[in-house]
Amino acid sequence: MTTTIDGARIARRIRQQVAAEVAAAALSGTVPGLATILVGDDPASAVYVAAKRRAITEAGMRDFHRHLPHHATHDDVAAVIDALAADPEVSGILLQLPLPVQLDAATLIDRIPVTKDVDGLTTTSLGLLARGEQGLRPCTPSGIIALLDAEGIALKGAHVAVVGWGELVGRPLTHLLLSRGATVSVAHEHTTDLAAVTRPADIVVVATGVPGLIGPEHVRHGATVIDVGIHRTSAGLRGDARTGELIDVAGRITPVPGGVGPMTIAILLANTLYAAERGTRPYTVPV
Ligand SMILES: Nc1nc2c(c(=O)[nH]1)N[C@@H](CN(C=O)c1ccc(C(=O)N[C@@H](CCC(=O)O)C(=O)O)cc1)CN2
Repeated sequence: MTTTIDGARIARRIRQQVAAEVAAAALSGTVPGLATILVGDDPASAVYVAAKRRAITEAGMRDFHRHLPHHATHDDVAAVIDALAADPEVSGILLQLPLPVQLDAATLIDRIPVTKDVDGLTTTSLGLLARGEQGLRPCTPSGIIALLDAEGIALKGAHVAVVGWGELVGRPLTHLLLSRGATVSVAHEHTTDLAAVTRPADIVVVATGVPGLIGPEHVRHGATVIDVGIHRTSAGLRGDARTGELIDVAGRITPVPGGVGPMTIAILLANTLYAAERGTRPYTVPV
């Protein structure tokens, strides 16, 4: 029997917790504010930014949004980031990815002050993560940890195979898992014998952007599969795992949609609250 992990439900609970804390903070005159920056008209990015803005408002936070045209220059985006960085009403800033080809994401992200880096993607935030020091953590990897914690899946001593080495998920997740005492194997779509890496694992996380990469041949009976992929197909949204074929193989699996995706937004709200509190408490992944 395979259990489907209801990420949407866990994300809802975290969002309610954040909203309650925002309401309490508002009594003392602090209202967290999040600024989303969207450059261009990528349809998926527009959907994600709209979802983030809805979540911000529902949590009682202030919504600052900037939309730049697809031909925006480095200086245009840098000027917007600098203005938001200087605005005391703005607790967090995020630059929606991917950016149009003429822009260098890493350079622009590094203009965001580390105290407002609610995506946890600046070089400084990633460096703090790699060193195991306090700091804001990237949303999707933190969301995956929160999901596993909420399901009561122990990480200490567990063998986790991370398939995918991207900046947004695979690399930061590897550090988060190591800091929680997991044994981590990292593979990707070019790994010669992928099954040899994933089959011994208790938990397989797949974040490659390759639709249907992971199937029953890659997963030990009873293992947990966390699917981070999102692909729009004629049959609807699909992930990087062949979910139908994993029924009765995986012990637990996240669905697409309704698994990891909603957790990304829930953690973004938690990170914004943390940023607004200016490090007055240790960063923890909400459960
Ligand atoms: N600056 C960032 N850019 C991007 C990030 C990020 O964390 N920071 N992550 C992804 C996209 N993303 C958030 O930005 C994101 C992806 C998916 C979902 C989500 O809730 N998905 C739903 C399905 C919704 C749909 O696609 O129709 C689900 O899985 O249930 C939220 C956020 C790339 N860019």
